[in-house]
Amino acid sequence: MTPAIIASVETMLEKWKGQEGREIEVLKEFRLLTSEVISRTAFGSSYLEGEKIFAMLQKLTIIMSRNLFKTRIPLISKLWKSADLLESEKLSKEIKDRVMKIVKKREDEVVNGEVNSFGNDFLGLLVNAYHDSDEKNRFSLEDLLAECKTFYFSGQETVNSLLSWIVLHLAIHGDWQENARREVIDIFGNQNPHLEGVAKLKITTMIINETLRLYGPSNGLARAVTREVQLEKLLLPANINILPLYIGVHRDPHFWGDDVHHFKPERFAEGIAKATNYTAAAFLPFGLGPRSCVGMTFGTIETKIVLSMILQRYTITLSPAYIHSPISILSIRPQHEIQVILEPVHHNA
Ligand code: HEM
Repeated sequence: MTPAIIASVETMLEKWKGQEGREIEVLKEFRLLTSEVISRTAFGSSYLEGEKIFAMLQKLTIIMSRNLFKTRIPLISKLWKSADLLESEKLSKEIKDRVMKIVKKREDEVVNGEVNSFGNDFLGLLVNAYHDSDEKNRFSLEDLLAECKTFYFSGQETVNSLLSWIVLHLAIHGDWQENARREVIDIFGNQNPHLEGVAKLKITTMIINETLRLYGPSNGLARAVTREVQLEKLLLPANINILPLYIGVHRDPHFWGDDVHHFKPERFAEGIAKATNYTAAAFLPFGLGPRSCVGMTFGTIETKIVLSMILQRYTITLSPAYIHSPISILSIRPQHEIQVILEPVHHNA
C-alpha cells in the first residue's frame, strides 16, 4: 500500500516542478492523486482506467445531493421520471458497464492463464467472493457492483477533501505548518515516508484531527430508524430516515469550548479521549458503531504520507484568489476550490 501511495504522490510532485511561485489549485490536484491511489491499491489499475467511473460518480453525487431532501411519492417514478432521475439511471447503467469491464478483465486474466488467482487487492477479494463455490457465501453481481461504487467514492472524495482543507489551514496558520514540517523532517529527513515513521507523526495527527473536526469530509451519519426511539425530548417515529449532522457536535461549545470555531490543533495534544472530555460521540468524523468507516486507517495513512511528502519540499501560502465558501455536496467541499502558492523548502537533513 505505502509504495503505491508514494508512487502516486511522486507523479503529482513531478507535475508541480516548475510551478513554484505560481498558483496551484489543490482540490483538482488531490482529486487526481486520490483517484490514482484508490485505483492502484484497491483495483490494481491506474487512474486512467477508473477515470470515467470517477467522473460519472462525481455527476451522480451532485444529482443525489440536489435531491437528498426531496420528498418522494411511492410508485410515482413508475409513471413519471424527473430529468435528474433519468440522468442518474443512465449514469448508474454506465458505471455498472464500466465496473463490469474491470471485473471481466480480472476474470479473463485467470481464464487465459496469465495469472493464477484473482489477486488479493480489494477487487480480487470481491471477484473471489463472486466466484465462491459455497453458494451461501457467494456475492451477487449487485453486491459486487455496489461495493465497487462505494469504494471508488468513499476512498477518493473523502481523502481529497480532507487534504485540501488541511492545506488551506496550513497555508493560513504558518506556525502549525512549520511545526508539522519540523516533525516530518525530524522523522523522515529527505527520505520517503515509511509506516514506522508515519505512526510517530504526532503534530500531523493533531492537525488532521482538528481539520476533521472543523471540515470533516462526511456530512452526517445517515441512519434508518427501524423502531420508535425517544431521544430526550425528541420522539423519532419508526420507518424514517435521519441524517444527524456532524457539524452539530463538532462545533458544539458545550464539548469544545468558546473557541469552538477556531483552528486549534493543540486540543488534540493529549489524544482524542482527552480532547472530547471522554465523550466518544463528540468526535465522529469516521462515524460510529458497526458501520463506521472501514477505510479510516488507510485514509489516515494516505493523508499523512501525502502531507509529509509535500511539507518536505514546499512551503505553502494562500493565494489572494481564494474565496472561503464551504458547501455540502454529500461531503463538505470548498465551493470555489483552494488556490495556494508553493515555494521550495531549503533544508539540510
Ligand atoms: C478522511 C477520510 C475518510 C472519512 C472522513 C470517512 C468517513 C466515513 C464515514 C463518516 C462513513 C459512514 C460511517 C457510518 O455510517 O457510521 C464512512 C463509511 C465508509 N467508508 Fe469512509 N471515510 C474516509 C476514507 C475512506 C477510505 C479511504 C475508504 C476506502 C479505502 C473508505 C471506505 C468506506 C466504506 C466502504 C464505508 C461504508 C462502510 C459500511 O457501510 O459498512 N473511507 N466513511
